[in-house]
Amino acid sequence: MMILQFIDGNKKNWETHVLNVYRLFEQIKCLLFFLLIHLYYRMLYNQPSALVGRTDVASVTSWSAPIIWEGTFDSTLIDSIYKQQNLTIATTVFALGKYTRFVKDFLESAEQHYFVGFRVHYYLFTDQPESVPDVKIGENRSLTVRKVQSLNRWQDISMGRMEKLEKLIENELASEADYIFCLDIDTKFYGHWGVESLGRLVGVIHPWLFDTPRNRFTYERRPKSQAFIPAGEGDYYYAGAAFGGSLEDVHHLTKTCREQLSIDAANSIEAVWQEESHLNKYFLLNKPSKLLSPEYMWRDIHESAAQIKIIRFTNQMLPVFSYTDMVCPHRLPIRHYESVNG
Ligand SMILES: CC(=O)N[C@H]1[C@@H](OP(=O)(O)OP(=O)(O)OC[C@H]2O[C@@H](n3ccc(=O)[nH]c3=O)[C@H](O)[C@@H]2O)O[C@H](CO)[C@H](O)[C@@H]1O
Ligand SMILES: [Mn+2]
Repeated sequence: MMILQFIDGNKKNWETHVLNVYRLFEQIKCLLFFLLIHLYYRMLYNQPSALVGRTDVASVTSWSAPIIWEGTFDSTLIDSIYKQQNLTIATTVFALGKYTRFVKDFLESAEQHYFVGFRVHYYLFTDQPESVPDVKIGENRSLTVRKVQSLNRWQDISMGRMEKLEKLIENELASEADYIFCLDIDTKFYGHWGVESLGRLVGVIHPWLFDTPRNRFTYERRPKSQAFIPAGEGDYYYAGAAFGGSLEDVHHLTKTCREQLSIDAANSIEAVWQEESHLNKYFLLNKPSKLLSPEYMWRDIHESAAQIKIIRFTNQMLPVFSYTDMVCPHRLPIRHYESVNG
């Protein structure tokens, strides 16, 4: 009898003990849960400094527009600000002729790095919709393929983009998107490209000319062209391969460039770097509200420069291409400029 009571008593103690441990676990679980909720809503980030920042590059223009480099923004903070706005970013690319072979890498890498966690609507213009590869596009993201007419000259393809973009914004995007980025397709993402890049009017500093004096920029130097910028003028040399902003501002940009391109065509002149020359003229007269450093349009994944701490988006050179009249694309206009200007 004594033994049975003893066992019974021990069992009771043991049960109470298990119950206590269980309650403790429950309490810890609750605590962790509230801690996580608290951390989530009271997002933690480093204190922004009024004194410390990048010292090897300029992070603001002389008209007070930010220039975005690695180390000038905090992704956690900026993402949380834009998350509340439920934005859609329209993103346009063109792939005609041989350039369809770039589509797979572009889309797959964009899905990994470009506006991850945000709503993106890709618009792909191509003369071969049947050749568009089956790329898995994430939730809240979509791809629209548009068939366009084939063109023989790469210059016409490149310049023709302005009109197509103008019409797309005009006819379709108003209720569809908040921002738009217009990108080259012979490119690939290797690093984060997010909401830090959003702004009213956004230009990217050209990767070959970010440390060059403006008199050596490959602006159009012939006064006959609407893209003409005389020596002694200009701010930066912007890449034609990436620009963006609000629908209204990019609509105005594409409309103006399309008009200037057709005035040039009527006067039988083609600017040295086609629509890129006109884009540079536009940005001289209409200052971008935000500039992206060449991290956002780099030369090639194998190229480096001291100021480039991260390659986010880069040109893709494929050996299968013969660049016939495009050999040394960046030096050609410099030679042209020197020969035109003695
Ligand atoms: C880094 C940069 O700023 N690049 C610019 C530069 O050379 P790029 O060498 O980058 O020009 P490019 O050959 O990539 O042509 C521009 C874009 O046109 C499209 N395309 C071109 C040819 C073709 O057969 N099929 C096709 O689809 C494609 O989307 C391509 O990405 O100069 C061009 C001059 O006009 C453009 O201004 C480019 O944006
Ligand atoms: Mn390109």
